This record gives sequence, C-alpha cells and structure tokens, in this order.
Amino acid sequence: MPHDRNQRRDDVIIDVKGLRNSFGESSVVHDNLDLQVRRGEILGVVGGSGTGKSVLMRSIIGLQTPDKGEITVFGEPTIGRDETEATNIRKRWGVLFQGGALFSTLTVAENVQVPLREFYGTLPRSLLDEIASYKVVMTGLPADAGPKYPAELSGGMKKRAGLARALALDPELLFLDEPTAGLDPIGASAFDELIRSLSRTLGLTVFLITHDLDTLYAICDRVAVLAEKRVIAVGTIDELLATDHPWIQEYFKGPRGRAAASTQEMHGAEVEASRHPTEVEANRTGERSQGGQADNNARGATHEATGTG
Ligand SMILES: Nc1ncnc2c1ncn2[C@@H]1O[C@H](COP(=O)(O)OP(=O)(O)OP(=O)(O)O)[C@@H](O)[C@H]1O
Repeated sequence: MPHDRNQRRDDVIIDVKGLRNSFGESSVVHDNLDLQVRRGEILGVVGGSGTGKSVLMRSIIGLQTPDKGEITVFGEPTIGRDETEATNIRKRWGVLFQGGALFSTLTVAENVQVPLREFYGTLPRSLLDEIASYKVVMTGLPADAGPKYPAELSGGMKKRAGLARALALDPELLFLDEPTAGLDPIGASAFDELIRSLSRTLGLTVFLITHDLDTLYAICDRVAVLAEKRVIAVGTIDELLATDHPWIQEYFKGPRGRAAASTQEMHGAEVEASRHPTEVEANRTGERSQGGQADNNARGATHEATGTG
C-alpha cells in the first residue's frame, strides 16, 4: 500500500549523529559522521572504495554496532534496542544487498517469502504465494519467474528478484547497495527507472549506495559524499558542484561525470520534446534515435571507465 504522501517531505526518516566505526585501533572508518535522509527522497551515497558506504548502511540497519553515535530511523533509536523493538523497526524497511544475496537453493518466490516467514511466522501458503506473485510482477519480472531458481536468471533478473524480496513487507524505506553494479547499460537504465517509479508510486524513501554516475543523475534527489571518515557534503548535484572540494570536483567533472551529465541533458531534452509533440513532429529528422544511441553509448562509456559493469 502506498505510504502517506501527504506527510511532510522534509521529515527526517534517518538521522545519524556523531557516528564512529572502527575495526581495530588503526582502522577508523567513520569519525563524527552526520547524515539525514528525508521522507520520500532518493538519496545517493557516493565515495571512493573503502570509504565506508556499506558499513554506514550496515550501521543504520543494525548489522554493525558503532563505537559511538546515535542513529534514529522513523524517529526511533536503533542502537541498543531489545529484540522485539528492533524487529518492529526492521519490518518497516527492505534491503537489497550488494550482489542481490538471493538464497540459491530457494526459488524466486520462496526468496520473496523469506522476510514474510521471518517476521510473521506461519502464514497460509496461498497468501504467501499471492504476495510473492504480486511482488515478482511489480518488479517487472515475468510472472513465470516465481518457480525459477536464481541460477536460471540473468543478472538483471536476479536484481529484480532481490528487489522483490526487499519489497516483500511493503516497506517505507528501501536500502540499496550498488543495485546497478554488473548490469549492462540498458539493464542499468531500466533498473534506475524501476527504482524511481516504485519510489514515486509507493512513496518510498530510498538510501542508495552507488558508484554509477548515471544513476545519480537519473534518479537521485540528493547525493551524500563520504570522504575523510564522514559525510563531507550532501545536496543536489548542482549544489555539490558549487562546492570546491577536490574529490567532488574530480568525481563530477572528470570524464565519467561529464559523460553522465551529458546523458542526463539528452534525456532532459527528450522529455521536454515529448511535452511538445508538434515541435517533435516538425523536428523528426532522426536526431532522437541518434540521441538514444548516444545515450546508451554514454552509459557504456561511463561503465567502462569506472569498471562498475
Ligand atoms: N567486518 C569487517 N572487519 C574489518 N574491516 C571491515 C569490516 N567491514 C568493513 N571493513 C573495512 O571498512 C572499510 C569500509 O568498508 P566498506 O565496505 O563500507 O566500504 P565501501 O565504501 O562500501 O567500499 P566499496 O565502494 O569498495 O564497496 C574498508 O576498509 C573495509 O575493509
């Protein structure tokens, strides 16, 4: 069921204050890290390899106990809660881990049913099957994907199956760790669109870790940048570009960043043109189909350059 879209968009859904995480004395990953995620936004989280994006996500969802700091989700503290309280909070979010993390011995439908069984115990078989079928179709998988095993699916289908499982409990909040890694450019674009459309229709808040600049440009409302053990900046891409931090400048203004920006510009022009059909008719000279090709090429170039697939 869609969540209440009338609630204030500036409500803070995730609030991280003064977070410190370390693995041994010499390996401090986060120090005094602050971050707020607002209701209904898609927040992209970027940073160099090893800057602690996944550890941050694990801290928020309670899989990593920080040395210091406070984390609240939906206004509830998540650290140090008893099992029942923690479970009640966990029910309200879904997680797509890096690589999908499907159980290889379970079918897609059974994978989707895992959180339902975990959080609601025994449910009638017919209800479990009905919910699984609904989630499978919702994520754009063919209806006959339910009885298939992960090994029988393409990379893109595995991601969708992982997303179907993350959506099993009708979450308000979705955590996605590098969802487009390993997908070809067209598959990655389609997955971006799926996330955006689910987020809009279901009123989801999305915490999205990515190395994919196209994803940032295409679907993120704001982007948080991890560096120097903390979030050094958070804002729209334009706001980030206005900062003078060297890593941010290099990231967004380097060749990959420029390719992603021009892809997005092309998309913007196409969307604009589609709003003015008469002009489109007048200009129908094949430019758009060339634009579409360039679009895919840009994403391909970006992926090639980043090595993120
Ligand atoms: N369980 C662990 N034990 C020891 N060190 C860990 C553990 N988990 C993470 N680390 C270390 O914490 C640092 C941050 O890891 P993390 O996976 O969060 O980085 P990341 O920003 O997500 O990187 P990438 O973009 O490469 O996925 C790394 O140096 C990693 O080796």
